[in-house]
Amino acid sequence: MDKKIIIAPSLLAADFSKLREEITEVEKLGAEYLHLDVMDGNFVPNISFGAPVISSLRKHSNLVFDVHLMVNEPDYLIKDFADFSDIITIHAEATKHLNRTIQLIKSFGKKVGVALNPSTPLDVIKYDLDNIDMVLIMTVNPGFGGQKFIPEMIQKIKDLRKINKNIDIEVDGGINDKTAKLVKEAGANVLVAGSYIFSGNYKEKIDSLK
Ligand SMILES: O=C(CO)[C@H](O)[C@H](O)COP(=O)(O)O
Ligand SMILES: [Fe+2]
Repeated sequence: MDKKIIIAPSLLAADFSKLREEITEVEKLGAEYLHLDVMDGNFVPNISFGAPVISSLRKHSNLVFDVHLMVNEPDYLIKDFADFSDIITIHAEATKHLNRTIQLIKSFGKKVGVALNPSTPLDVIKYDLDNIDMVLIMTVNPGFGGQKFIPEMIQKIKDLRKINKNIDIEVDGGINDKTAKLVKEAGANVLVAGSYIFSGNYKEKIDSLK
């Protein structure tokens, strides 16, 4: 059975001077998740926003808060983020003890996502798949919005969908109306889009991704 397609606008591309209005708008237009990119300037070369910004938005939205931690050794952040997140996604490349970090997120009753950089093989999560709710296949190298989709990731999505029919497969980076079609056909069901949605007509953009 095909999984429902979920749209997750990435706050990174929103107008930072009016975040509350931006998230209210995308929620009204049919987005289900809000994708929140936390960058530490270490795992990735960029710094974005952190817990204070996200927690202050929590009371203004019913969207599923989908936090993408691009942070080295993220265990120290999990307890704080659990207070206002629904899904916490960590990078397999960023933690020495992936299984421990997964268990830590689960201990707070939160959904667990594991992100894989474009060059990271699916094998690294083979023995953890039963404990993961969502796999985030990075379709660009992490750290920046507005990059070009890496087409080789289509095969990676197909390979994962073949291994597991039920797991949520999220894609992140370079998603637009054209790449959305390709990733959906390959088996992805959670589509993150930043620059595509937040440039232009939000309704048309969200509808075109679905
Ligand atoms: O994790 C990310 C970057 O590391 C962002 O979620 C991603 O880049 C979304 O931006 P865009 O849709 O503009 O590519
Ligand atoms: Fe992201």
